Amino acid sequence: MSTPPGGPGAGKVNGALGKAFAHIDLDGHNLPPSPAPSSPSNGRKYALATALVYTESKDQYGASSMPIYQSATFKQTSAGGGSEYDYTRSGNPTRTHLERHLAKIMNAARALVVGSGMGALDVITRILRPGDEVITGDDLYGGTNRLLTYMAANQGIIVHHVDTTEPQRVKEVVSPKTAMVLLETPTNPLIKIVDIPTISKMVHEMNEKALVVVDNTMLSPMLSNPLDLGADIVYESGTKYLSGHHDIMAGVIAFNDPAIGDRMYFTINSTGCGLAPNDAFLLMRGIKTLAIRMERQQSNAQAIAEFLESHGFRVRYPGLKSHPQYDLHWSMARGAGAVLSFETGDVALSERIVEAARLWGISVSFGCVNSLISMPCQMSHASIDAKTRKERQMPEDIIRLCVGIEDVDDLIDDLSRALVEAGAVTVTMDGFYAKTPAQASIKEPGAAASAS
Ligand SMILES: Cc1ncc(COP(=O)(O)O)c(C=O)c1O
Ligand SMILES: N[C@@H](CCSC[C@H](N)C(=O)O)C(=O)O
Repeated sequence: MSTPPGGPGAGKVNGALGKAFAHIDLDGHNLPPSPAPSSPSNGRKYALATALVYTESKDQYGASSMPIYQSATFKQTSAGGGSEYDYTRSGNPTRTHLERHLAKIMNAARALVVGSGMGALDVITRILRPGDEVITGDDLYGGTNRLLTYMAANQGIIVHHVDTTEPQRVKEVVSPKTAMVLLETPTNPLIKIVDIPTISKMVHEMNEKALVVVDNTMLSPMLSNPLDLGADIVYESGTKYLSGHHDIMAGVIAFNDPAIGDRMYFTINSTGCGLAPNDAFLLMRGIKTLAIRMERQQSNAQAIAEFLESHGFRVRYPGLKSHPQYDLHWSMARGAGAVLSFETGDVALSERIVEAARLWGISVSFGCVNSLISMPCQMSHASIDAKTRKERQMPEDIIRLCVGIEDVDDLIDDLSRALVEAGAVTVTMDGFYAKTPAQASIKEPGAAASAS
């Protein structure tokens, strides 16, 4: 198996540690005492992979894993209260433990956790008032698009969808009414890259009250920290990489401004959407293995992207040098992630490939230990109507691969077999190639095209 790195640190999430935030100050965490002379006590901070594992422990018995406080209520010391917690909707020790850990690894003053990624966006957008304007992208996760469309129809919020890969398009719609700029990068599913530092600086200069919000679900804190790039609020679906096993739903919000935090905590307490203690425990457990999972998922994704590209498919993945925004992505991120998409040129052909796969499960979602295959237009993004998908140039035949931690040769073998069985490739003595330009969007008509 050969898996050449696709960019600085690809498949080596700890290899790109020169960048800000890759090392973390773990003061107050239960790290082993008396570090050796070459250890971070010399002024170097701990690597993120280390920070993920060590969590603040306040357990009275020194439990190495924070217990699940499966209790709705907490007894008070007096009639007027007096205890740190009273009711789990308002706060719970297991949830607080997770929030503090997340704030640390996301380089934020504070983090909050709720019941899903969409729940996180709902909490954030409740900051808005009727008449406020939101600027966002034209390639967005379907659920995000659905919530914004609902707000525009029912809550008096004006939503501008523009091509956020061009900061100029954002600039054209910023006004004194702009309250929020909501960015996703890489976008799901077209894997377009959005320049967070340039847009954040520009928006803040034009309207100092506008909040730049970034959905970091596609990268996780392992690969990017949008707060360090100029964003005011970062959120992500903890259902994905953070938990990593598709056994819980969760949403994470991180920020530095305490006033904004108080407003969002008010919503969480008022509406009761805080993450349940058992799910907080599972999310914490998942976070500890994020580095090693991401390392394997990325190196698998890189190999699969290169495999598909070398056989004539048009592949969208920021680990490939052919990605038109490769340099921009690597200026902001420490890895390419493990989601890629490719086109076949034919919806029925794509359906046959998806249905022929055996190891790859047909499922929405990503960031999990097992690999998934899907057709976004019919699945994760089906809530965006066909007309809008067409206007936003979302190819109906696009196949999304969400790569897990399995053996990469098993994944490539299964994908190869599915491509052959579906009739997507021409098999020759030398190997196989995407069939024709009509059926596969061949990037450079070269050996692959002539061989077909
Ligand atoms: C980019 C992105 N943001 C947000 C979400 C919402 O997360 P959740 O499913 O946890 O609500 C998803 C997927 O669902 C997503 O893909
Ligand atoms: N039926 C769900 C679809 C969830 S998509 C999950 C994930 N974000 C992905 O991109 O795969 C819905 O309507 O929200």
